[in-house]
Amino acid sequence: MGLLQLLKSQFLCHLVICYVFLVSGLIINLLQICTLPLWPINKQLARRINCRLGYSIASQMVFLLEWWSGTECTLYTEPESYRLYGKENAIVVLNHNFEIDFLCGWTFCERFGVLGSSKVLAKKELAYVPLIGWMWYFLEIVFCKRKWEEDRRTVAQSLQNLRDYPENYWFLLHCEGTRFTEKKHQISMQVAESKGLPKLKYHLLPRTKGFSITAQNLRGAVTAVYDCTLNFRNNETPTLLGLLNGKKYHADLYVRRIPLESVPEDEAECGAWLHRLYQEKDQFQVQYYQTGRFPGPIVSPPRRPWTLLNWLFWACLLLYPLVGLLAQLVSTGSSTTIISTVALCVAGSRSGT
Ligand SMILES: CC/C=C\C/C=C\C/C=C\C/C=C\C/C=C\C/C=C\CCC(=O)SCCNC(=O)CCNC(=O)[C@H](O)C(C)(C)COP(=O)(O)OP(=O)(O)OC[C@H]1O[C@@H](n2cnc3c(N)ncnc32)[C@H](O)[C@@H]1OP(=O)(O)O
Ligand SMILES: CCCCCCCCCCCCCCCC(=O)OC[C@@H](O)COP(=O)(O)O
Repeated sequence: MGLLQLLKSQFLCHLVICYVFLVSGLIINLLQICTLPLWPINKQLARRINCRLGYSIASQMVFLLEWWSGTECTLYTEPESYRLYGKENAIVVLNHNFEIDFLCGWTFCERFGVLGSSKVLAKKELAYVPLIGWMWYFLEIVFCKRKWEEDRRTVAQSLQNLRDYPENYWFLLHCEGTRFTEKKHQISMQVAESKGLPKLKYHLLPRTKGFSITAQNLRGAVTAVYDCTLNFRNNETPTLLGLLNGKKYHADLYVRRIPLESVPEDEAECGAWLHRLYQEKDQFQVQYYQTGRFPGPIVSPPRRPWTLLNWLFWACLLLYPLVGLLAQLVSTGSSTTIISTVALCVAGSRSGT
């Protein structure tokens, strides 16, 4: 293990990263609250400010993936579609298999300049996650209870609010509605059978209502559907803890751009269209497992320095008082205090390994 890799696996480093994330997140959430009086006066300006503030939180997690762990993100897509990424609003349909799939999504958002404004149809419980959930409130994220009788009205209303959003955004939908497990797969294939639909090998049966209502409410504001299929090389099973330990993963993302006009407007036809899309996605996964790659050329966007700079900014700002405190301890503390502080740090470091 190299020196840098050893450093990345140290619990103290993890503490520092989490401390910076927590404290900066709280400060940013507070700043977001301060924008509340601006909303009735200049809503578009308040939205733009919140995009920047949201970026400053989300990009710390992207920093963890692309700079700390050095995870490689490879994009398979057509060059003519590539040119439009980040320059239009889009609905993103993504498979839901990995703990960090949302973070890979965020990483691509970052590389195409839409991280601060990215949206998702998320389960309501996530609204209460400290920092991220609170940040999402100000970013007008759409939440669902997964109870259609209630979601039908609330989701439609939240989507309507996004029609005049002042920044380009990608609206993410995990149409499978939950993360893939073998058990969920078996159940959903029974549902597929009962509906006379072909079985899927690598996906759960998609829930169609969320997609239909999104396409219906964002038509005219959004120009395309990005059909995204994500996988990791060599059967890697990436985790957030792995990233924190500096483990490098290799993500492959296949993206097809489909103009929204080619998605049927009728709800039933739109649902059937989505089922066909998932059958195609399943074939891409079959190909990936056979050949180790997706179809189409590779046009990977490079990582940008902003997530690193944002993290360094917060780290300098928030570690400065801590370092000052330690220096004071060394200069004025008794040898017993110094020895017990060092012992505490070493013990903390060991318990994390
Ligand atoms: C260039 C690069 C491009 C892109 C890069 C990629 C991505 C970046 C983009 C953006 C990033 C932005 C943010 C990312 C950050 C964080 C995201 C993190 C997490 C979010 C994850 C979640 O929260 S997922 C969970 C919530 N979301 C969803 O559930 C969405 C999907 N669900 C739906 O759409 C649902 O329809 C619903 C929620 C709207 C309503 O659900 P409900 O259950 O009430 O109704 P349904 O219609 O779905 O259910 C009844 C019908 O379903 C049939 N049924 C029953 N059992 C099953 C089963 N097991 N499987 C499938 N179907 C089933 C049942 O028979 C009913 O059928 P009917 O025919 O009678 O309707
Ligand atoms: C840089 C510092 C790192 C600190 C780590 C902070 C961790 C914050 C985590 C925020 C996670 C937000 C996204 C979670 C995605 C998610 O939870 O998806 C689950 C759902 O699809 C399916 O849920 P279910 O059907 O109920 O299993």
